[in-house]
Amino acid sequence: MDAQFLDLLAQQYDTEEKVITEIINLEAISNLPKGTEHFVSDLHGEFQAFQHVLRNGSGTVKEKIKDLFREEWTDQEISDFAALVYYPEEKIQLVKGDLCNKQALNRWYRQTIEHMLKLISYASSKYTRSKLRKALPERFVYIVEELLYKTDLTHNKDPYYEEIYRQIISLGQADKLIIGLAYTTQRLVVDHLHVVGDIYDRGPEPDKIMDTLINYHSVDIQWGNHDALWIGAYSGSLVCLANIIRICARYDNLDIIEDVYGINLRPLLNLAEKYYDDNPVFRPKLQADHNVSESEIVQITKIHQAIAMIQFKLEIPIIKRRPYFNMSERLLLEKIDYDNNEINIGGKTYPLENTCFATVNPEQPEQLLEEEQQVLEKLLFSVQHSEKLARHMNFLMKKGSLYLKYNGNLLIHGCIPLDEEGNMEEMQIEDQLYSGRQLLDVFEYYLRYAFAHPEETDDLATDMVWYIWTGECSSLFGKREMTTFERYFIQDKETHKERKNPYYHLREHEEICRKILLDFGLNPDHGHIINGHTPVREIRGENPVKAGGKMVVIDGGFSKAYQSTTGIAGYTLLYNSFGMQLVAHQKFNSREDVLCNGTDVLSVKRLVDKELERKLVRETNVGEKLQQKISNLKNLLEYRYMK
Ligand SMILES: O=P(O)(O)OC[C@H]1O[C@](O)(COP(=O)(O)O)[C@@H](O)[C@@H]1O
Ligand SMILES: [Mn+2]
Repeated sequence: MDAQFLDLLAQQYDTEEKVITEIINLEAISNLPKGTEHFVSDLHGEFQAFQHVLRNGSGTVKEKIKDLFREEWTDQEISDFAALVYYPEEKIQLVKGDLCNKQALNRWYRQTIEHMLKLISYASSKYTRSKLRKALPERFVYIVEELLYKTDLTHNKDPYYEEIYRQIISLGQADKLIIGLAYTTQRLVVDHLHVVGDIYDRGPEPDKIMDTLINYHSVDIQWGNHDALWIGAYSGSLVCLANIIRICARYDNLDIIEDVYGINLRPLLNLAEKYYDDNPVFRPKLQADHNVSESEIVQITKIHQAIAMIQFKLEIPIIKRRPYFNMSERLLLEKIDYDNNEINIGGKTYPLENTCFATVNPEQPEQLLEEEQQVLEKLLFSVQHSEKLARHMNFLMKKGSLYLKYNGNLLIHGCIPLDEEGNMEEMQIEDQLYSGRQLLDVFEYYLRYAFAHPEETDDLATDMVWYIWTGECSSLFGKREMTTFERYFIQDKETHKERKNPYYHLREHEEICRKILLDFGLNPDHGHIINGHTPVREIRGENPVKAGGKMVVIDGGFSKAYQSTTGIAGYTLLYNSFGMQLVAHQKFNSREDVLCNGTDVLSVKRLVDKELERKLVRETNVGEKLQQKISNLKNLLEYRYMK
């Protein structure tokens, strides 16, 4: 072993005792049960529903409450206590409103603190004291530890403990302590969170999801196609930029662009007002509780058309300069017969409806008007100078990747592109062919390169981010084409269909999943593939657990816009030391509903895989790192102290 490295290590562990203590500590931790992993996907800006799932640990909080108090409490009491753990601030206010006098409230405080401590003690039973300490409310660590670790069998200290409770209450600290303990519990039930893609688009509050993730104790992200789109926009891809604004307009979310990220839409609005009118297919999909005036709707409709047309124009030069993207079928503006208002797609002619081609030059449809060009420049400047967007995109890059191998499983938002025979589909990039894991690594390389070079707007890396959003061999998209144009302008629904990569039916077969796991260097006997991206139509009897349990698809649709197709409000997955469980969630209405009616009872669990023996930290990714550290410390012991 490198002496320099060991000398460096010796600076931190400068006595034999320190080395030995750390080895004992790490060996002991390796023998604890593995922490709980929590998988979520396709959050699509639905912050309220997402944070509810985080707060209840996909049902884990309630399960622990039941384990402890089932015998003595009614269902109502269990729900009330669970609501207190999820939303402590609000629930305390409700309780205060219900209790008639101070004595009753003090009694409630006394009992509640004790119940919370019991729950924390149970929820932290597989963690070290030091890990629990880090999760406790900072200002109360000392007293909470006193109360948690009371081991006085002689009862000599009973009055001492009682006094602690009394003082907390009389000094007016009970609310703060209960709130702190509730958040500690939320944190303890999940050790690590995986977000399997699509934080952005469709829903109203992706920024709040990002802020929550930034503050979360342990998280990784597998980018979804929509996340890649936002990264692309920030990295200088004008066509990605046009897309994010178009989608925000379509879902009545332009305030994310304007108010949240501070991007000035005025120049785009001026252009839109000049060239566009009201148009039924470009009217925004309104959020149920969003009040928008008719004039605002018309304004959004105009912006929607202006940016959609800019998007279609911007696609053309990219498709032309990257023939191996194989997207010439998508040169749609060039296929239009502008005199007769029709288009030829796949040898068939379709009439065009609700068109808005005022800015298109039929001779050169990719040509942007001078004004469009200027609008884009201003938008890009704004996007790349938004401090908040920079923070969110940097975090996406830091914690994100295209796919992740974690504890033997393969996490990926979309797919591994396959051909009909189940072989890895090849894609040519410049003069090289790539497939499978190699292809994904190349995609990720380009995406990171584009992000690192935001000033370059039409190099291969930047174009590639757009390809990741919409290309047929993209592992995040996985469809032959994105039929945005057809859905706006052609009535015939046949043209709206987006043909999926064969992966989406082949993944039902166990051998295919095994083969993919092998390609990624994972053990097919133990590993699973975890996907998001395609809504599972539970309504039509589709099973999210496929290929004999090797494949789990957890997109049940947090996205409100898709809930009528899925029939439920989302799946999440839990993987603890006993195995893997899929949780189906019912629609999330509101916090008020949880607080007053305890409506989160409807999460149903399904076993995916059971560990034959309880899985220990030693057998996890973290365990591997610990073993590496132990081995370094043992080398240090020999090198420095055992002479
Ligand atoms: O219904 P919308 O919002 O117009 O979006 C439809 C588009 O979104 C996509 O489904 C991609 O988004 P998802 O990753 O959420 O599925 C495209 O395939 C499709 O063209
Ligand atoms: Mn997706």
